[in-house]
Amino acid sequence: MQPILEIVGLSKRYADGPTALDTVDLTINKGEIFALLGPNGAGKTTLIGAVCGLVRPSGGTIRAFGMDLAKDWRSARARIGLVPQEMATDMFTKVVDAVTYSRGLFGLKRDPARIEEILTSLTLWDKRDNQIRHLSGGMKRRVLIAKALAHDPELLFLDEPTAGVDVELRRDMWRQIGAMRANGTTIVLTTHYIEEAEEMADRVGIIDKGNLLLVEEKRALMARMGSIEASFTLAVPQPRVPAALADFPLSLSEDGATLTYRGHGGADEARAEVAHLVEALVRAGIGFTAIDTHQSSLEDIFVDLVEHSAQKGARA
Ligand SMILES: Nc1ncnc2c1ncn2[C@@H]1O[C@H](COP(=O)(O)OP(=O)(O)OP(=O)(O)O)[C@@H](O)[C@H]1O
Repeated sequence: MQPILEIVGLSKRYADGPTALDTVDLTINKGEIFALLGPNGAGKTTLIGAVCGLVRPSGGTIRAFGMDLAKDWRSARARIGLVPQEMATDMFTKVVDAVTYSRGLFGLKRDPARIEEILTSLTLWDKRDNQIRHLSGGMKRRVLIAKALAHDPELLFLDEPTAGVDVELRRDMWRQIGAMRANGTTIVLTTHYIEEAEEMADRVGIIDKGNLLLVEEKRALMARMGSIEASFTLAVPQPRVPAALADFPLSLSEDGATLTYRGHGGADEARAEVAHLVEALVRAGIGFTAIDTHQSSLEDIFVDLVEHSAQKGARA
């Protein structure tokens, strides 16, 4: 895997403010979708801002495309796109003019055909002559994406791309982001919607209070840290957890009719253990009429990790 962005020891302490980033190391690989997850105030926007030149780091180095951002700032920045959370200006500008202007900012030649292509791909072509202020919230957000794509960046940051948009538009955005990746763009997005990371990301990073708690492939993370809950409806209620099943992490409902297995420490392992449990139930002659299973989501893992880090912080 080829790194496109290498962040080493990145720190940011705002004047009179908190340590927003605490010696963060992070490498982004070419062609991936990386989701940075974290609660409010975790440092996500600060991290993106540091790479995009909006925040001056207090320490650390950032290399993009093999160049040191502190030295080759202009050439590196010209290859990076940023979709911010909110539109800062342009409200009275026509859609097509705003996007054309964004391309010009990076010193690229005018290319009306490329602008048309971008606007069409974001279903904005019909709105090209509208002032941005007259667009709906979702359309404004697409304009932000079009502006960020106008100079054909190789590395695109999306800061909360779907905050506050409805479910349908969110799915549409996910499709757009998928299409950008298919075109070879590397994508880093921040999100509160864990479902978004679960749906789209190749790797996830979880950040809290300026510390990266982990960075891992999404699938591996879910297999390693996921849990499985399986509830067996028993044919005959039991007075206690049967002795033959003492080795399994089981609990019995008050009425003795439901036996529940809770396996942590890896969904793959837990799934295998449930299969063994079924065999053990059959061997012990304990009949059951139904099994309900639930696999933890990335959300459960995220909540666990952030809570754990908060407890550690409180103890320190
Ligand atoms: N310009 C600033 N001056 C002082 N403190 C700031 C500034 N910008 C951010 N902070 C603080 O730095 C910390 C990290 O903020 P940041 O905006 O990076 O978090 P975030 O993860 O993007 O949060 P959110 O999900 O709410 O957007 C927060 O405690 C925030 O209050």
